[in-house]
Amino acid sequence: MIEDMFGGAPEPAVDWYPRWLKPEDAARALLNLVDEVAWKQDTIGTPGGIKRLPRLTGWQGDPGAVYVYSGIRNEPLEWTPTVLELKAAAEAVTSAIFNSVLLNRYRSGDDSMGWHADREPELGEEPVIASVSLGAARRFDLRHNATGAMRSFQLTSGSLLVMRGRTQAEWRHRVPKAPGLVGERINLTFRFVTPR
Ligand SMILES: O=C(O)CCC(=O)C(=O)O
Ligand SMILES: [Fe+2]
Repeated sequence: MIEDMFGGAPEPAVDWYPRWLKPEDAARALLNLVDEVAWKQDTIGTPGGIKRLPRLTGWQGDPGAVYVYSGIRNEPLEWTPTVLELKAAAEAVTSAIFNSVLLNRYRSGDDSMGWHADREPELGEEPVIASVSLGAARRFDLRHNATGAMRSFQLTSGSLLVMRGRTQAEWRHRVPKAPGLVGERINLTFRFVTPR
């Protein structure tokens, strides 16, 4: 196998903080976000017609932090209080600065996100993306493009997964469906996008 010539299996450049928030703080943040975020049902054009995304989304950020995601032009809404608190905490631990966040609300195990990398040009070459999880735990898979190697994390409530370096360039990630799961989950991915 190719990676053996370079000394072992590939590993994604991630930092993993499974107990980043106290459980009660994570539970409170989830309830606040359900109310304070302007959740939208986005659609995406596919060869088979227009489809609803299997999750609700929200987008907040500084003015000018416009972001095109899966062909959707996202104008950021104003930051809301709970999101700003989490942003400050994520900036403190990563030593990065974020000017926007994509929020994903998985209403149950039927909601999901397919394989993708966050590689839009406005994110730059080696983006730092801080992913905060609240509520029902969901599996997060990373798959190495060149070798197919898989790494999985159980994204529990209050956890923080920081993706950095070549993670977006060399890996894809997804949140697969979780059959039978009734609990709701909210995920926030803090990013820095080049303002325009
Ligand atoms: O919900 C998650 O954990 C992943 C979210 C994600 O990949 C994204 O927002 O780009
Ligand atoms: Fe992503």
